[in-house]
Amino acid sequence: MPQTGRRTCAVVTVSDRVSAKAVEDHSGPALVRMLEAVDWRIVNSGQPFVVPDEIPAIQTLVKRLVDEDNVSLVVTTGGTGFAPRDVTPEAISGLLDKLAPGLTITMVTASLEKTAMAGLSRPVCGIRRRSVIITLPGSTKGCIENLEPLLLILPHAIELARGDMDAAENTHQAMSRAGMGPDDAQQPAQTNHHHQHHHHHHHHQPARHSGVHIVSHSEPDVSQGHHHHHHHHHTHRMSAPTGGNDDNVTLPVAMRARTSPFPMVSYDDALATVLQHAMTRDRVAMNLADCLGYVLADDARAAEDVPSFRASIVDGYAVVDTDGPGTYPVASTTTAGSAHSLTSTPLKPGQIARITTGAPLPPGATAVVMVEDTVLIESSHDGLTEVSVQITGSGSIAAGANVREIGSDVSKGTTVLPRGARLSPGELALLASVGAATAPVAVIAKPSVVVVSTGNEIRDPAEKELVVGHTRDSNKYFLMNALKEEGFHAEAVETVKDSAPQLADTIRAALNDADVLITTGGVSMGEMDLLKPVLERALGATVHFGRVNMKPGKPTTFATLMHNGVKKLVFALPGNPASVAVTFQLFVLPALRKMAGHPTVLPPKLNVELAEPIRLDPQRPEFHRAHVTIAAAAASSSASSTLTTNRLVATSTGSQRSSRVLSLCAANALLCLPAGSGTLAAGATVDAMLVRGLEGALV
Ligand SMILES: Nc1nc2c(c(=O)[nH]1)N[C@H]1C(S)=C(S)[C@@H](COP(=O)(O)OP(=O)(O)OC[C@H]3O[C@@H](n4cnc5c(N)ncnc54)[C@H](O)[C@@H]3O)O[C@H]1N2
Ligand code: MOO
Ligand SMILES: [Mg+2]
Repeated sequence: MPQTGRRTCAVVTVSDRVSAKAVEDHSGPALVRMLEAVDWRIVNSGQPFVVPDEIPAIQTLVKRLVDEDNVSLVVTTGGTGFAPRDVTPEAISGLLDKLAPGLTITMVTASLEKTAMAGLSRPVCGIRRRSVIITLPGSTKGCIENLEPLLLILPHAIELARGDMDAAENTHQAMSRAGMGPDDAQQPAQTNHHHQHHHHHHHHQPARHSGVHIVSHSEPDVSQGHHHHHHHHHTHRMSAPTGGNDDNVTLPVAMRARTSPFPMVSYDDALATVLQHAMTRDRVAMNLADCLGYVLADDARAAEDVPSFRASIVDGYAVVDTDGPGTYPVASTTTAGSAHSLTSTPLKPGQIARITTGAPLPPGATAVVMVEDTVLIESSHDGLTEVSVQITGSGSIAAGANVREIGSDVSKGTTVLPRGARLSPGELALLASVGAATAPVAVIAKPSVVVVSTGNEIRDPAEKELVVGHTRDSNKYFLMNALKEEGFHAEAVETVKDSAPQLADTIRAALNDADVLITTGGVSMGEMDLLKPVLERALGATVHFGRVNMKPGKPTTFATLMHNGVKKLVFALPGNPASVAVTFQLFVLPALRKMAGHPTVLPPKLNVELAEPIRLDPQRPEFHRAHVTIAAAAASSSASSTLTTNRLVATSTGSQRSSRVLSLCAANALLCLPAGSGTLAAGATVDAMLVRGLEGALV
């Protein structure tokens, strides 16, 4: 099913060679990224269509896209030049109901500023039915340069073309408010280009730049090597009053960007970026007692044999196996831990020695008989001790019976755990048992974490009474406790106000003591959302992504910066409590685990059955908080089967609104739901990421 409706766009690559798979398509994907960055939905699952330089092929495809799929914008790349095979403008002209020479002139004018070659392009723009069609040149650089100046006006153009007058009016007003209305569209002064001031940032996604360039006609193009260009424009030091913020990192509110300049990246891409920057930490020597949750930096070998002496496995009598059943005098007694002198008396044939579980066998003993397999024959006069005992023969008295030989559990020198093993209680017990606690153990250091809540409205949860507009800080509770539960050391610092200098100071101070900083709040589009500009401009951080196509957690921001010569990671999570929980689990935890050297960093993914129908989010893939239980097995068809058939059943935690903290309760899984218009039926199978342990069904 093609996506239809407002702001849907088809990208069409017109090229014989791409079509013949002789060369790879670069311009089509570049256009897709650019358009997606400014919130166009690209049909065909984000893939450009590819057609050869043939009028019928081009026309058939574009007609279908417009007439049947009702796509609001069609952008072609290629075939606009002077070569004999270049026929895109001819193909498109034949389809247009109305020409849009204004779009063509805008494109060519902008392009001519870059290169006189722009004069050799023959673009055509226009309207067919209710769709806008634009033809761009085939070179990646050329098509980006041509589309860029149109990005701002295209949404309005399609609203007008569709006759959506309400939307058109709103857009028009919004553009005017921002100083970008048709009346002042020629004035480049109102820019937000210093969003992009850090040209040394290495992630030059063309899309992101284009997002900024929308309102920045004065700046040179992305593709013109701006590694070397530093444009300290007048607007950077703009003295106009801001939206109440005593800082110089943002524009006055009326001039803010009305579209996020950050491209929307997929969850997978965002996670890959995070993991790429999360480096495994150095080794440290730690006392074994403090090693819970750490990962071994070296193979662990047994420093000694376990047991280090021949030990009894049962309570009973050490015997010489060749003696066989019969009545024997009890010659000595050894209990676990008794003095060596007592246990070192050799046992002679014809004698037995009383012994307890874990006690060393006397020399000469070859087996131990359980007390249950013996009968008391004679006791001392006072009746307190055993004098002779009969070995009945009801239990084994073969050589080695009930004896743990030296090194039979673990022999000295064996590798008991490989480097990279994570130290849970079982592993710690093992290391303790083989003598590893006698000296510090080399483990991978865990990253240290600082948690900061931001927001003028955020109050300590213990505050008696809130005034209107204040909100109790639940994010800090979530993060601090989740970190603790996962075994990471974290400090929380005082909540920071929405003030750029205060944010910058707090972040700097926090990074003195931490490898990883987690902030919550202030990453979306409001005038008090200052984290991104503070990170980029006040702190010189590189923001690797600022928007993720996920629900919740859309404005999740991830940055790195060098601080005191050390690379630090900053997770600026959205303020909404559910967004914090989900993005913590999906981005922060994997990063922390990777830094700490964990063998696996991602939550396990399982198939689960829905207990009830769940409506999909039409816009974004959703990570739906759910409670997954191991359901009672369906009645087994074969009576002889003793296997349990596991069924994992997921129940939604209810309304998934990002502010709703209740949606976190009892959630042990995140259902991975695709964006879509439908409802998943009860019983449908979906992927779920397990973020906490499973439980059985309630009884
Ligand atoms: N015009 C747009 N507005 C919003 C967008 C958008 O794309 N365009 N995105 C929305 C989404 S999605 C989210 S998520 C939020 C993210 O907001 P911020 O990260 O900017 O966070 P704040 O504005 O500071 O706070 C949002 C919300 O969360 C409450 N909050 C903040 N900190 C805490 C805390 N420590 N404990 C409990 N609750 C907290 C805060 O009071 C707000 O209610 O933006 C949407 N807006
Ligand atoms: O992405 Mo926001 O986290 O939906 O509420
Ligand atoms: Mg906000």
